[in-house]
Amino acid sequence: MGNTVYLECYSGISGDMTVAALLDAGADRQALEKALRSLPVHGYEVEVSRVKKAGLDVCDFHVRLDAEFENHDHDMEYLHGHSHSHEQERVHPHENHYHDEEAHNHTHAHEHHHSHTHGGHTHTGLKEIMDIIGQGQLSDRAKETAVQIFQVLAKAEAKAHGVPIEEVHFHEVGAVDSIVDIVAVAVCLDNLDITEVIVPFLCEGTGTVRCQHGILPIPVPAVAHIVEAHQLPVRLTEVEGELVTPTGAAIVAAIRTGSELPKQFVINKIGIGAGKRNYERPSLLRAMLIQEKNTCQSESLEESLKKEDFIYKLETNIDDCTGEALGYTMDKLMNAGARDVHFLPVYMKKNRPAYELTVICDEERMKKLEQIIFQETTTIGIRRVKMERTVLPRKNDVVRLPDGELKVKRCVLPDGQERCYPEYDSVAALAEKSGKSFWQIMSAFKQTSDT
Ligand SMILES: O=C([S-])c1cc(C(=O)S)c[n+]([C@@H]2O[C@H](COP(=O)(O)O)[C@@H](O)[C@H]2O)c1
Ligand code: NI
Repeated sequence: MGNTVYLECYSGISGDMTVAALLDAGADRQALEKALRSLPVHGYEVEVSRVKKAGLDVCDFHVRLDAEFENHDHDMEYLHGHSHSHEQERVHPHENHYHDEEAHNHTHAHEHHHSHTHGGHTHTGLKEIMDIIGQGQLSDRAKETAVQIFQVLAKAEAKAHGVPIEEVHFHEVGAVDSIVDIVAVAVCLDNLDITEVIVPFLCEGTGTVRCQHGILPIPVPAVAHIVEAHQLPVRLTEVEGELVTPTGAAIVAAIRTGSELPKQFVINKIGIGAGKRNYERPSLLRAMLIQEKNTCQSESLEESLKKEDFIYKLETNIDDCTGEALGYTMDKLMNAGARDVHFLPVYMKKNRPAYELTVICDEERMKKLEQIIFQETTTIGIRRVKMERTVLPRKNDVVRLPDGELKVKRCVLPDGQERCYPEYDSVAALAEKSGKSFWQIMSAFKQTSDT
């Protein structure tokens, strides 16, 4: 199981804010730069620096476009027709940047999106962007994330402009900086081994913003469509300006796995990313790497056993979902803390061969697991039953074997006898480490328990 990140979007979210927050939370910069250099995209340099925002020391990720591709993305006068105070100070200008050496002697493979300033460019469609991502030296997981983010954007654009998805040509997001931002987010998430992303809600501003289409209401149409399609919870604030960009909303829609924080958790690392636009609420995105700390750990054994007396069973019958999607769902449910997941082949109404999905879980995780089932399968309803159960008192222990330590569970039977069960993962790890077979480790364990 990987790591969990909590994205705190009190000041909205954008592509560059997300990259900066993840870098600040420990994503490997060298790995990111290497991945970006492998993309067939030129005409930019990346700067990572520390800046002061609202007096805080935070990370800034800046995609500096060559003059011919520069856009107005951070130009407050252009965006909102008035200037805001410049509360962001660069602490180390030009610190930590790399420049793509090929930038000035190549044929541009990408397009410019501001035809009104530099007309005559062809457009970048989803297909071209998929090719660019495909050619990069990124892990499959990072590629998949980047593709998903772009797909979310493309769907929203298609809807906003009333064209088929294949005909969408990206304007602002088609630009180099957006490709870099989105791929960078995917690479950083992969590098931090993030498998759970908690985003309780997005804060959005109010008013209008100027972009390629002209003056648009906030949330801009692409953001509104993403929020609608993915049912992202939004809080509209009084802040004048665009806090959530289409790229930011698409990132959240593509990577969010839940909206609820665990009841109790520890924070392992904090990263804060700076936005470039200056609004009255400082544009900061905080990413926290968190780890659930089970409340049981501070309770007595007896209390925790009492709590275990109830368990929930979620069930749903699915007759229109692919095996691939169901397999993926099972992984996601297990990673999100399901106690167990299984599928049963069933024949249901209208003579349909189908699957019954069953998930066993505790109350705390039930909502999150239901969300995953709705998100990843085609079902439109889930049955739920709270069940009583009897559990044996048990405790975790370690047994020393000639090849190393083996984790075991010791259970007490109703007649007081004790039974000791080796943990499968620990047996497998020891077999792997020692080069012995699974059965040799099991028999070594048996010998210690027999003596
Ligand atoms: O490029 C896209 S998808 C786009 C769509 C829209 C619509 O609402 S339609 C608006 N914009 C504006 O462009 C800038 C930059 O957005 P990024 O997501 O590329 O950072 C922003 O002000 C959007 O409102 C872009
Ligand atoms: Ni648009």
